[in-house]
Amino acid sequence: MTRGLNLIRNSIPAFQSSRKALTGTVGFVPTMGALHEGHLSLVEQAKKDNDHVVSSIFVNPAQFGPNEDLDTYPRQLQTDAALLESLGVDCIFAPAKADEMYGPYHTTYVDPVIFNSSREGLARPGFFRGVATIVMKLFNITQPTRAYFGQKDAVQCCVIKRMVKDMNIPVEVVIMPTVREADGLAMSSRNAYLTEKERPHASIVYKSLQAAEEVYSNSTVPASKIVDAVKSTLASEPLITEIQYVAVDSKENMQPLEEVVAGEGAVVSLAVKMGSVRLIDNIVL
Ligand SMILES: Nc1ncnc2c1ncn2[C@@H]1O[C@H](COP(=O)(O)OP(=O)(O)OP(=O)(O)O)[C@@H](O)[C@H]1O
Ligand SMILES: CC(C)(CO)[C@@H](O)C(=O)[O-]
Ligand code: BAL
Repeated sequence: MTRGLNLIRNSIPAFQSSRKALTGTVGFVPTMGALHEGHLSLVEQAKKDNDHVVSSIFVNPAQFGPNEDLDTYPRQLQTDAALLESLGVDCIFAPAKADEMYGPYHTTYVDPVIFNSSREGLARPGFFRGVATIVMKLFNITQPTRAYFGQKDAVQCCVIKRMVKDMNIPVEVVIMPTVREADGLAMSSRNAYLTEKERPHASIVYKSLQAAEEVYSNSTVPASKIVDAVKSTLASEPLITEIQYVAVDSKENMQPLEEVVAGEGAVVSLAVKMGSVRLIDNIVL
């Protein structure tokens, strides 16, 4: 049998039956698959912190907008399962069909309202409602002690932490730093969409965030000065075809800041398009 396939559970009851057999602490790493070193860093940390690790692979339709890449999102379940097995994951929940998670009468959604009106929320209407709903469902199915998320999706991290608090979910949320390619590009399953010509130019995204770091240099500065520095760096790269947003937000709740106070820092986040490929990234000042 191909490595890892024996770990896959395609239905909720099949997963729950394997989950019941795990005693002690359980770390959970939710993903949409097409795994890279960013995902693996979450699994490795979960392995260190817990007696067992479970992961999910599910391309969640509820978080994709009508004109987004749900149909073309990279899917490579066998390769992913082999990778997760090599890292010592105990069990993988990979619903075979969307129906497994959203039956015909599914009507209950979790909507983290304050996050809908800025940044990723504005750029992707319905995105955080889709994310919060699926993560709530996955928490209920996997019953983890700890759950692991990447800082690359900065607002998502805040949404999950807020939901856990607001809904009194008994799980510890662990946020791991963004893993980058050698030239600084944040690892992402969607980087595979970049053409050979575009790929080297995508390093401008991280360079623009480093420009933000230079402007801040631990001094009090208006957020607008940081935004200008990031935008002008991005504008120097002709293959960047659209700047969707550059935002300076509070580290605590990802709400907008007028100025960054020395010693307090902020999160600078952005979304751009390089041709048809949408890239997001952020830096914690
Ligand atoms: N470069 C990275 N470093 C650390 N964690 C990451 C990185 N990329 C993704 N993650 C985290 O892995 C988890 C699963 O993410 P997901 O499967 O959406 O991968 P992805 O590469 O972010 O995909 P995409 O960028 O196409 O949305 C999320 O918690 C995400 O923040
Ligand atoms: C958390 C998540 C797996 C929910 O579908 C997804 O948003 C992701 O991969 O970041
Ligand atoms: N990593 C966030 C999932 C998404 O872009 O849909």
